[in-house]
Parts: sequence; C-alpha cells; structure tokens
Amino acid sequence: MKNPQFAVTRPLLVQTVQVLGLVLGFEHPADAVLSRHFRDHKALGHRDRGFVAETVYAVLRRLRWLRRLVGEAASPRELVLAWLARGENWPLRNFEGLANATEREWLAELKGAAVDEGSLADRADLPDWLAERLLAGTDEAGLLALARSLNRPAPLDLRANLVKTDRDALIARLRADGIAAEPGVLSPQAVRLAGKPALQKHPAFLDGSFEVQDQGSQLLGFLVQPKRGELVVDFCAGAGGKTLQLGAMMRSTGRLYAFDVSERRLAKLKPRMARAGLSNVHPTVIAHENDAKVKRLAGKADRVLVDAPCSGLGTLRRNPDLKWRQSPESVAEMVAKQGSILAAAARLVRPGGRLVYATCSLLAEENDGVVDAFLAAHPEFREGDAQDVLAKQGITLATGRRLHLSPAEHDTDGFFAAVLERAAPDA
Ligand SMILES: C[S@@+](CC[C@H](N)C(=O)[O-])C[C@H]1O[C@@H](n2cnc3c(N)ncnc32)[C@H](O)[C@@H]1O
Repeated sequence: MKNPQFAVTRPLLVQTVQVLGLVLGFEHPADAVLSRHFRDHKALGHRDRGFVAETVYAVLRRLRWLRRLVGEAASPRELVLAWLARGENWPLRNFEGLANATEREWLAELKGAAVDEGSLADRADLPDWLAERLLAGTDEAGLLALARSLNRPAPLDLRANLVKTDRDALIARLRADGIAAEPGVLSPQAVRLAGKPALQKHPAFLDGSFEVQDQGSQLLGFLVQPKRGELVVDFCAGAGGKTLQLGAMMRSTGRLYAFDVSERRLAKLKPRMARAGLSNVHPTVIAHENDAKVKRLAGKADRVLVDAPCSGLGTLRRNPDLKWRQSPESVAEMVAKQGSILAAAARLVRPGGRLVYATCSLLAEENDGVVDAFLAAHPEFREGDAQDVLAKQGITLATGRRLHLSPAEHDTDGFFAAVLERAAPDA
C-alpha cells in the first residue's frame, strides 16, 4: 500500500478509524467487525475495502510498537495516522487533505521519533505471556523470526476441487482471466495466487472448481487420507473448510459426517457442499462431544478428523487480533476442551482406523501436550508417522512424526497435527 495509486479520501480514512475503534474494544473478532462494516457499506469498492481491512490489520499486528511510538493512550485515529506515516512510510504530502495542520505537524515530528529497542516481547509485538510461551520452543532469534512471519499478511491459497477439475486446468483458467496463479509447493491440490483478487463472483468459484484454503490446512486432508466408500467423521467441521476437501478426496462416495456444535457455522457448509458437487456429506449439529448422535457411530468410522477449537494463534497473519484477545486462562480452557473432544472422537474409530488431531495453534500445551495425555490414557492407540503418511502421497516435508507447520518456515498458517491409529484386532 506504499504511495497508493488510488487516493485515500477523507471519508475512507474516517471509516478506517471508526472500524479500528470498534475492533480495539475486542468485543468481537476483527474479521466479524470488518464483514459487518462492509455489509453496511455496500458501495465501498474492492480497493477501498482492501485499504480499510489492511490498515486495521496492520495496526493490530504492530499495536505494541505503535503504542510505544505514540503513547499508551493513543486514539484509533492517531494509531492509523502513525501507521501510515511510519509503517507504510507515507510522505507528508500524502496527508494533505486527510489530516489537519496540527496533525501534520505532529506527523512530521513522529517521522523522526525514535523508539528504544525494548523487551523481546516488545520487539516481537506480542503480549508478554505469549512471547514467553513461544520462547519455550525456540531461542530469541527463532522467536523474532516467527513473530516477523506472523506479523505479515498471508498469501491467498486455493484448493482445486478434484471432483470438478484438476489443478492445471484451474490454473490455466485463472491465468486466462489475468489472475497470476502458481501451483502450491506443498499440497498437490493447492494453487497460490500472487495478489488478492476478488473471487466471490469468479465463474470457477461459482461452479465449485475451487475453494479458498490455506496450503497448510490442505495437508491435514492428506493426513486423514480418506478413501472412496469409507465412513469418515469430521468432528469439528465448522463451515467445512476441511470437510469439502475430505469429501472430494472420497470422490463424493461413502459417508462423511460433519459434526459441529455451532448450527450457524454448519449452515454455511450447505451451500458450499452444493457448489462443490458433493452428495456424501451429512452435516449434523451436536449438543456436545458426548451427544447420542456421536455415540451411535462408536467403533464404526474408518477415519476421524478432530480439527479442534483452539487459540488460533497459528493464524495470526489473518487474525492478528487473536494475540490480544487470548489469555493464559482462555488457553487453559481450550486445553481441557480439546482433551475431552479428542477422547470422545476416539470412540468412533474402528479397530485399524485412523484418528487425526489437529489445531491451528503454535502452543505446545494445545498440541503435543493434548496428544501426549491422550496416548498415555489410551493404550489402544499408537502414534503413526505424519511425515511418512505425506511422503507416501508424494508430499516431501521434513516435519518428523508430528506435523508442525509455521509461517516462518513453510509460509503457511501455523498448523499442528498428529496421526493416531487404533490397533487392529490381530495387532
Ligand atoms: C478450528 S474450528 C474448525 C474449522 C473447520 N474444520 C474448517 O476447516 O473450516 C473448530 C470448530 O470446533 C467447533 N466445536 C467447538 N466445540 C465443539 C465440540 N464440543 N464438538 C464439536 N465441535 C466443536 C467450533 O464450533 C468450531 O467450528
């Protein structure tokens, strides 16, 4: 957004400040506040939306640094102006017509202001508790590299829907429309786009040829590795990002149960299933993980995916407000829930079947901690090798037994997954 080709108008700046003010109340997730704002301001064009969203996200990413620069009590307007002047390096002339004379004087001073180096958490732009926990798994340089990667916007990845097309055909179709698209390097179903084009009305989206899905998320589907005709359960399906991939890998055969406690999220899955041409998906609202609807499938599932509710800290590139919204207490609550969901989901797996536990968290307690506790309490399960499972499908990734993806190393969201296998009767 440096030296924008399009003019940022005064009303657009006012809107950006307004949205940031709401987001900084931390009552609702930033993406929900932005969606609502755009719904209420339908006339805003793609570039204007891009400016509002990117500026709000950028301030959230660098909030700690900006507050050190401008002052702890900085107003949303001061934060936005300071970000544009210092983060985006706008020359002062860009502010004419946007900021008044006093503000422009203040910005001129701000341009030369120094901020001392600060603590490690300051430099990482993370809350102290989070920097401390992430530091447990790395050293200072590793933490700063991770933080830098989390403080950048994420690229846009698509997943080719193999029920409708193949990856090469999809890439050719996108390129024919002037969209710069390359094959993803990790997932054989992934397409990485160079920019952030509007895709909601693209014919290839409307006919179900692709869905937006991070490459890292796509690898989880390969760990589940469902086959045609199987009985598969996506235990925490949400709006179905991974359900749709699993259903396509099953070539729309067999039975794929999409469980979730949120009726609202599952409702979003239904039009996506129709677009994707899948007739094997059964969205099912459950009251909790031990619902009778779950118990009915005990011992019957070939594959079960638990994409557990988690802190989401691996998605900070897309949801930078999460680092300020989560707390040690909220993480502890998640860990208890994750253990309970995993134990309930495990009951569905038939002997010889596979259970995959996954999160988009970077915290050891939500990842290895939950799996270690599960294995200790469930001797009927043994751990498989994620790297091996991927290698057998042509995906070469030096991840080790458990999948650990990080934006710093893999340029994907931060994902964790473990493959757990229920012993076969004669094993
Ligand atoms: C990480 S999200 C799932 C994202 C989804 N798999 C996707 O790929 O789009 C976790 C989901 O778990 C759901 N959830 C929370 N508690 C649950 C429970 N006890 N049983 C099943 N699902 C639950 C949440 O509603 C949320 O949709």
